[in-house]
This record gives sequence, structure tokens and C-alpha cells, in this order.
Amino acid sequence: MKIAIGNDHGAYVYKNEILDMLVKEGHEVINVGCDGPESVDYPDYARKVADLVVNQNVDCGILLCGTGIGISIAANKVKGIRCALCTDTTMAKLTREHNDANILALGQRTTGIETAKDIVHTFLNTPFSNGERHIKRIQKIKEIEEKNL
Ligand SMILES: O=C(CO)[C@H](O)[C@H](O)[C@H](O)COP(=O)(O)O
Repeated sequence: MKIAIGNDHGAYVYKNEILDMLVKEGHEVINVGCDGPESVDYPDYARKVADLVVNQNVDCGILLCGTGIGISIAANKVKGIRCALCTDTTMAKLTREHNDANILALGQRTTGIETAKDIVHTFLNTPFSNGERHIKRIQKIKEIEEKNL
């Protein structure tokens, strides 16, 4: 898969671990995150990954910050983004099956690295269920986006 990954200073260690893992597994990864501990602003990185996803330059995105909260809030402001903060593999599976999430958010300060890697694998390997009720609900999310323009 082609994946965009972005992060703030609170998650550059996990970003590097997950980036290395994905490249070793044969994925093409575009790194638009920060690469060190200097303080930066997570919305800037959320926007970079979200733009790559909505413009279909990548199949999906991964965003990381200290908790995954701020960066997911920012990404979800971009029209067309369904970014899910996941803290376990059940959430990752269900957000793909039910919400067709196109960005996964993770927190370096809140989730263990092995769990985070498992979450990434589950997210990437779970297809959208295409269930009628889920399609209807995603359509309603899109209607909210349209009304907010
Ligand atoms: O947005 C966040 C909180 O939900 C992230 O955890 C950020 O990484 C965090 O706010 C950064 O905090 P810092 O004190 O500037 O390192």
C-alpha cells in the first residue's frame, strides 16, 4: 500500500518505528512528519497527511502525537477525512469495517509500541464492510460536511 505518515514532536520515536516496520513489509511510505524532539504544532502535520489522503496521492494515512487526540481532531476538520484514534485492535477493526476510516491516529504517550504496531496491522488489513447501514451513516457524515461549508 501507499501510506502517508505524519507526527508532531510527541511521537517521532513511534513514527520512526512504525515507518521502519511498514517499509520492511513492502509498503511505500511518505513521511511528512517531524523527525526530532523540537516542539512543533500537530495541526500542520495533520493537514499534510489529510491533503495527501483526500487528493488520493496515498491509500490511507497514519498520524501520531502524544495522545493522538489533537492530531485526529485537526485531521477531521478536512473534508473527506474520517480519522480514527485507536487504542486497541478492536477499535482499528471496527473503524475500518463500520466507518471506512481513511486515517489512523495513535498516541505515543498513551499506547504501548507493540499494541500500536498491532493496531496499524489491523487497520491496514481490514476492509470496509460495505454494509448498507454503514454506507448510509457515512453519507450522513458527508451531508454534515456539506452543510458546514
Ligand atoms: O494534542 C495533543 C494532546 O491531545 C498531543 O498529545 C500533543 O502531542 C501534545 O499536546 C504536545 O504537548 P507538548 O506539551 O507541547 O509536548
